[in-house]
Amino acid sequence: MNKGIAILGSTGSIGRQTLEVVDRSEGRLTVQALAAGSNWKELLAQIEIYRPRLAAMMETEAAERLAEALRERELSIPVVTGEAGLAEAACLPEVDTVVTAVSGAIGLGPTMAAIEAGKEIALANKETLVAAGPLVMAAARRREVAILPVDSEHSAIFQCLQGQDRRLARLILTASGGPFRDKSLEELHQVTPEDALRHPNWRMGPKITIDSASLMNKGLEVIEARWLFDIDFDDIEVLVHPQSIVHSMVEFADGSFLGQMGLPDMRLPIQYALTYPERWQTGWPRLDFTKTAALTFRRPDLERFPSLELALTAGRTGGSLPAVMNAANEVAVHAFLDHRIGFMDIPRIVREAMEAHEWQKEPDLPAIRQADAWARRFVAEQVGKGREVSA
Ligand SMILES: NC(=O)C1=CN([C@@H]2O[C@H](COP(=O)(O)OP(=O)(O)OC[C@H]3O[C@@H](n4cnc5c(N)ncnc54)[C@H](OP(=O)(O)O)[C@@H]3O)[C@@H](O)[C@H]2O)C=CC1
Ligand SMILES: CC(=O)[C@@H](O)[C@H](O)COP(=O)(O)O
Ligand SMILES: [Mn+2]
Repeated sequence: MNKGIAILGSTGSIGRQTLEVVDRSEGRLTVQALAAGSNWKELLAQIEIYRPRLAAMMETEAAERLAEALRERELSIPVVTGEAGLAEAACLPEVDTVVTAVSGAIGLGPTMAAIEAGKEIALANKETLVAAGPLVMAAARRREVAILPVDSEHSAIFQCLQGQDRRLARLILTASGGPFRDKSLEELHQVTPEDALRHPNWRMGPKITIDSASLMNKGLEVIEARWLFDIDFDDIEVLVHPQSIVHSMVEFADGSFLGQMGLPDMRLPIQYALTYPERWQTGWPRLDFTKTAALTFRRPDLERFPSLELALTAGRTGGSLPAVMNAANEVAVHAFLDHRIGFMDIPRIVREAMEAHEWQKEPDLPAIRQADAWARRFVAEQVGKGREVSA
């Protein structure tokens, strides 16, 4: 198997781990395009190693600095910019698979463009499916494009479903519970961004790490699973599993459970999405069952973690509400990271946005974008910033 890949979000946690997978691929995976937001220095370093055909930077000024640095090094690699630039990187003829690893709903446009261009998607950017699951999946079906999960839980489920009769199957999504799983409601009002960024099991980008701490991440993942696996919300259960060893499970009609296990290491699901249906040898650390702590499971506490319930409500209601919930959460999370609001203000503000929104039952892509933009403005006003906070 040989594949040309584009990585949208190559400078982030998933992006850099994808490049590690490429490094071990013995030339079977080749980097055709790299894209990021504003970190032009990191992108430059990656370009010098991987020599893609095209580079994209969301921010214009960063794109200009990157282009200048490339000229100085006599590297004739074009740099494109903005959302259209990310889409162009994803749609290059030499690209077979697009790894969508940007953070936030900004991934939606380039992912849709890639699907329309017939590219296979290795999907890490869950916000895309949260905001517009029905539209994304319909486009993928129409273009006969595979959407292969990178998210660890969805990769686990995908692996467990291979070759199975999945009628009447139920999904059990595991959650680490994050750094605050044993904190009281009173304590949760006092936690800081620094506390929330200390995830017990995974090293990830800041936005998803805060989502893990609030359990919003699990809510987003339930919606992601609903669309990826075409399954009812009633057939998806969340269980807190602090060890993050069982990455998720499927319960079949006959009462059999299949789970996928491994150390918490995103390189494995990234590689599986890129090599499916093949499994390649890896030299990464492996699970040693004789040294593994007891595996425990419990139900999540929705009173202490209201973000999970908000996401489930948005998912079940559907229409434009998931896009609003997701955008509101993105802006609130950034405000929390900037010390402008408290941790428990995140769900309060998301709830306010959901309640104030004028719901649409079957929004098209422009309507989804409008709902997303409305929610960003709404939350920016709520946090007293008075200007739009970008994704
Ligand atoms: N990290 C993980 O282990 C997991 C992540 N995911 C999902 O993968 C996605 C990426 O997460 P993660 O790698 O942790 O995030 P990071 O914050 O580490 O990286 C985000 C990447 O997106 C780029 N980016 C940010 N904002 C924009 C923008 N407006 N336009 C274009 N590019 C942008 C960043 O570029 P720059 O560096 O220039 O800012 C960076 O390359 C998220 O959707 C997350 O939920 C899912 C499962 C696990
Ligand atoms: C690695 C990964 O897939 C993350 O989405 C992970 O699930 C976060 O951990 P939580 O279970 O704490 O949300
Ligand atoms: Mn996950």
